[in-house]
Amino acid sequence: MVVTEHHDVKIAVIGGSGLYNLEGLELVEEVNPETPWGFPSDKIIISKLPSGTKIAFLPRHGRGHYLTPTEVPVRANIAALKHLGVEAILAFSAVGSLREEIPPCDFVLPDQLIDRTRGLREATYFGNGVVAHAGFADPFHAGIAELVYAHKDILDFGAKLHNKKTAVCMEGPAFSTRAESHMYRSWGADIINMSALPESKLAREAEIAYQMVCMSTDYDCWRVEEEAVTVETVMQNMVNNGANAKKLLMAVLPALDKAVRENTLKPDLKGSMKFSGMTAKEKRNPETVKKLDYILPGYY
Ligand SMILES: CSC[C@H]1O[C@H](OP(=O)(O)O)[C@H](O)[C@@H]1O
Ligand SMILES: Nc1ncnc2[nH]cnc12
Repeated sequence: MVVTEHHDVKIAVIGGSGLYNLEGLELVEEVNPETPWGFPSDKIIISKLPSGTKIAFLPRHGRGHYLTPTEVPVRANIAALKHLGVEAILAFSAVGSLREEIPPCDFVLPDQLIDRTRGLREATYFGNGVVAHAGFADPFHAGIAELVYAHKDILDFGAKLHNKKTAVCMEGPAFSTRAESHMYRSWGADIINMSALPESKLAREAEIAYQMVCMSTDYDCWRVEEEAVTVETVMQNMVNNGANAKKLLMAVLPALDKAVRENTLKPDLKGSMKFSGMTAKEKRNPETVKKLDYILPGYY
């Protein structure tokens, strides 16, 4: 069963590079559950905002940043959050900009995604005797994006919030070549990171409303007048970005929590995976059904 009574936490924040904690909040509990897909990246901190809204926070790469994008146990991360009762995720990510009009420190809400990972990541909960196909035409959640975009004027340091952009997710950990960076621009991509996949896809399979909030840290390497991206540049810009991320969160989370609790967040993904299954009942592998029960109880 999904445990909602004890924690009563409906919203999670996933922190990316440079965002490992949300200080200054009232601690409710720390949890580190073992899921059927192993342990999450780190302890999940459940805390309370001044408004009373409870949130679960999980740093994607672990506190101390010891997991590469390829190594992040994404299935365990999403499963652990779902099992806590989480219905909506705001996932932060440091990204490179592929567009002149998105300078470092601007924020971006992507609505589309191009997959350039290389098949090294566990990217689905299905297989092993239970087949299902989630709809993924719109990989991010339009309702959450709208709620966040309503706070576009709240960012400090002159940062702008851009909406409805296209992200490309590469494998890494090395950054792109200049030829690749130009190619992504020619494909229409606006920003690049290494973590939008499979996180967004697994959230969809778990019926969690998921939106990435991307924070531009560099111009990748396509721009001739700019030095190619380095970790140093990324982390320098994450100082301002981290402060803006926290400001944005404090403004958005109470409204998001209300929308989730009042069931007004659209599209509503609940129940979508019930009818995405293909496998005949008598052919389903009972062990896989049991694992899936952790995130989608009673579905298969
Ligand atoms: C430190 S630069 C590359 C690294 O930063 C981003 O991480 P995250 O998405 O977790 O903020 C990017 O995806 C890469 O993993
Ligand atoms: N240029 C870049 N490429 C991939 N991931 C990034 N994260 C931050 N900057 C990036």
